[in-house]
Amino acid sequence: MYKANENILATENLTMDFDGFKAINNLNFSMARGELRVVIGPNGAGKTTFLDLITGKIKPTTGQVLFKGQNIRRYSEEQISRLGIGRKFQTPRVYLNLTARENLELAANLHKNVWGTLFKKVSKSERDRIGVLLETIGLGVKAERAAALLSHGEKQRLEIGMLVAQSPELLLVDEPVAGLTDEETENIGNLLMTLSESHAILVIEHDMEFVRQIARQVTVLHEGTVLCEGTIDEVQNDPRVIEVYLGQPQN
Ligand SMILES: Nc1ncnc2c1ncn2[C@@H]1O[C@H](COP(=O)(O)OP(=O)(O)OP(=O)(O)O)[C@@H](O)[C@H]1O
Repeated sequence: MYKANENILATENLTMDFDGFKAINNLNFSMARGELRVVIGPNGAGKTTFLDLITGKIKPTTGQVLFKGQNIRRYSEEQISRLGIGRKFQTPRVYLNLTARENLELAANLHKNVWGTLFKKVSKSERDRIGVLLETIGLGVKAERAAALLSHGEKQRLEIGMLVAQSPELLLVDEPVAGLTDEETENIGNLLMTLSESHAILVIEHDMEFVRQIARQVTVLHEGTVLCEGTIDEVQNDPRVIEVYLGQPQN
């Protein structure tokens, strides 16, 4: 259980040195449980490396990642995911031949195989839970449609639903609106805000309009360390942020 005021996620003097190049450099970061945090930063700032360190894909050279106060260094990527950290990659990774509902059922039964999911009888409570999730991600009416027939934005929402089906406490979401229409961008923003009522969420994003839609607290990464933190208005008006972004072509 949580101790009072415990952070869901923190890093202490985190450093990732790739052959003498510090992609993450003495990074101290924390977010409270229940928080929706957006991390922005110019190309090469270290955002992906930061997520790779949190999920255990790579191990830090020095420093530590704390999940609910616990140093997770000794855990594998798989174990960290089971501890309650779910990661959504930029491109959707849904099973195209399965329906939206089946994709969620598969995710909810994580670590079992596709056949088991297709032929196993789903209990009423499981089915109800998946039904609520389908509504949350706005795919209630498309539940029985093959994922291949969903739009890019719908696939993104389905994959966010698949993450949630695994009941993580912390969701890591990497550039969820890249390549989406304005309408889908807004849908994803609304979905993340809804999910933030019951999950801590860390979003990496380049799209500043989207950041403005969802962000309460923004962290700016630069050269592997925190350049500044604050509301979107505070960081956008910070001369240091303006300086590092000036002349930098963004994705
Ligand atoms: N395995 C690696 N070996 C050497 N250098 C690496 C490795 N992985 C990342 N880097 C370097 O670390 C820096 C940070 O990369 P990272 O991908 O974390 O940045 P980013 O903020 O996600 O960038 P972008 O916005 O372009 O995706 C870059 O200069 C990158 O070249």
